[in-house]
Amino acid sequence: MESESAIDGTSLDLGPAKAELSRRVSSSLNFSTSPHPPSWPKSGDFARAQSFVSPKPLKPFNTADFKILLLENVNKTGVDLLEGVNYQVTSLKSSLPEDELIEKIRDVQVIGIRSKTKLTERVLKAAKNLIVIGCFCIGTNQVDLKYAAERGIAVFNSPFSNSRSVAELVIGEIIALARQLGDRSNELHRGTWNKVSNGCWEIRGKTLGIIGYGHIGSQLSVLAEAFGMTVIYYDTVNLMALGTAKQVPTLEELFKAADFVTCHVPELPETTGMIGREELSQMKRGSYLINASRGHVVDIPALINAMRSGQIAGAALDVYPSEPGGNGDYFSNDLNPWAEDLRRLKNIILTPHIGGSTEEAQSAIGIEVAQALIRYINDGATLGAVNMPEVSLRSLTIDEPNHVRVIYIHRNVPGVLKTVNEILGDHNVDKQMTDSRGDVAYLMADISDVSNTVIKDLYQRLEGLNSRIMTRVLF
Ligand SMILES: NC(=O)C1=CN([C@@H]2O[C@H](COP(=O)(O)OP(=O)(O)OC[C@H]3O[C@@H](n4cnc5c(N)ncnc54)[C@H](O)[C@@H]3O)[C@@H](O)[C@H]2O)C=CC1
Ligand SMILES: O=C(O)C(=O)COP(=O)(O)O
Repeated sequence: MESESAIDGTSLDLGPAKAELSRRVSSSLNFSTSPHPPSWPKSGDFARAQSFVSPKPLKPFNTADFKILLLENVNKTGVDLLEGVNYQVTSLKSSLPEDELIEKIRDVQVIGIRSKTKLTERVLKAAKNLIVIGCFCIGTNQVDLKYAAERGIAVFNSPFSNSRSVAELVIGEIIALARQLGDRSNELHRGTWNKVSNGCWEIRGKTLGIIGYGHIGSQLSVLAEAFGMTVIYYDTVNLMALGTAKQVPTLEELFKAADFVTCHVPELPETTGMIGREELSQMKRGSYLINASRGHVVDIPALINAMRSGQIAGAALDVYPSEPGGNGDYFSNDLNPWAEDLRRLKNIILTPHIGGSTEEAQSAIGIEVAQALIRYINDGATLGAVNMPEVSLRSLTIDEPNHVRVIYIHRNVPGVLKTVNEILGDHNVDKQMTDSRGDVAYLMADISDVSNTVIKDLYQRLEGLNSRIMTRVLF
């Protein structure tokens, strides 16, 4: 698999091959007061780091040459952290149409997205300089993770920073549906007083069925029990129940018992169309359905029919098979052919994918993903990557001035380590770590007492190997 190395911005002549020689800006920092592990930089530290000048005679790649494109209104916390390292950051409020995305992604080493931007193989093929993707959200289904890994492009996300926000939204929706709040509020907005108790319920004593008992589902379970609900859940994995919740062995069993069914599964081939006509018919008559996971999980035309027939008494949808690119765009039949029918139903809450959209969640996600990107760019650490083996060495310190960090991402085939170590073996390898995940392996080694010529030689010899996906040399 051919892949291009990332950056060329150094004073070294590396010939036609592109090298990335990156100054490790965090190396002079003291993290002793940080709540994070030592290699996790804190907000604010990076500005100080800029004053660190390598004592080596090499003129390293400057972080200011590093281009980052952020889409979909990534939170200011993340933008500030990345700008604080002096990267060139462009931040846009919405996603981009695919052709425009392809134009823009050609030029950048890093892209940051949320749930809307699809980084397909076609898009990533154009991303000749890309080394890392930051998903400033939980879901990573919008990225072709396998293809990215084959190209040596690491992908990071924020696995739980918005889980609480989604769980709280769902609690609000359960009560709003049980009391038909949306309809009453709309009626009075139009001037109609409609005081009714018919078909309106307390949620105390009702049963909540959670499909997918991960970060969000389990958090929701705790909140729901605090409201006096009985909680049952279905998950493909056998998971510890929180509180007095009970795992049920089949979806049918969950549908039979639940007054409210809520979906918290990732988008996978198995979860696509998971709630369709058959499943809706297995639910209790007059029960409620909530989907804040991914748009393809629920078959919406089947839901429309089930609501028209009274089988389902109310629904809340936060996600849709096709979602508009930005705020102000119209949610029309052009986007989803049933949009008008959906909007005409009673007791249905339609929200524009806001499950994770709180100040708390977005601020935390901005910091978490920006820090992961900085660690990867500057130190090569893949901890938390969703498509690469997790490899990390402690940051090089100022006491190790003539070291380089070699990162060799390669195809996971027999004999590579022997060959690489023959190349590195001519030098003093201070520390080394390697791991593989599927077809891709990631090797990191710190080498001491290196000169300009040695760096160039190491780089060129590694680049010449058949197994190579990407070579980076950080110093
Ligand atoms: N509406 C919004 O703004 C947000 C939506 N999400 C969506 O919610 C999803 C779930 O998020 P988390 O709870 O953080 O994920 P998670 O990975 O912690 O939990 C997902 C759970 O679903 C289970 N699962 C997978 N396939 C299943 C299947 N076929 N049947 C039953 N269970 C299955 C897994 O075993 C896991 O326990 C995310 O993948 C994302 O798509 C996440 C955050 C915000
Ligand atoms: O975190 C997720 O997976 C979400 O669905 C939230 O997406 P968003 O960041 O709001 O585009």
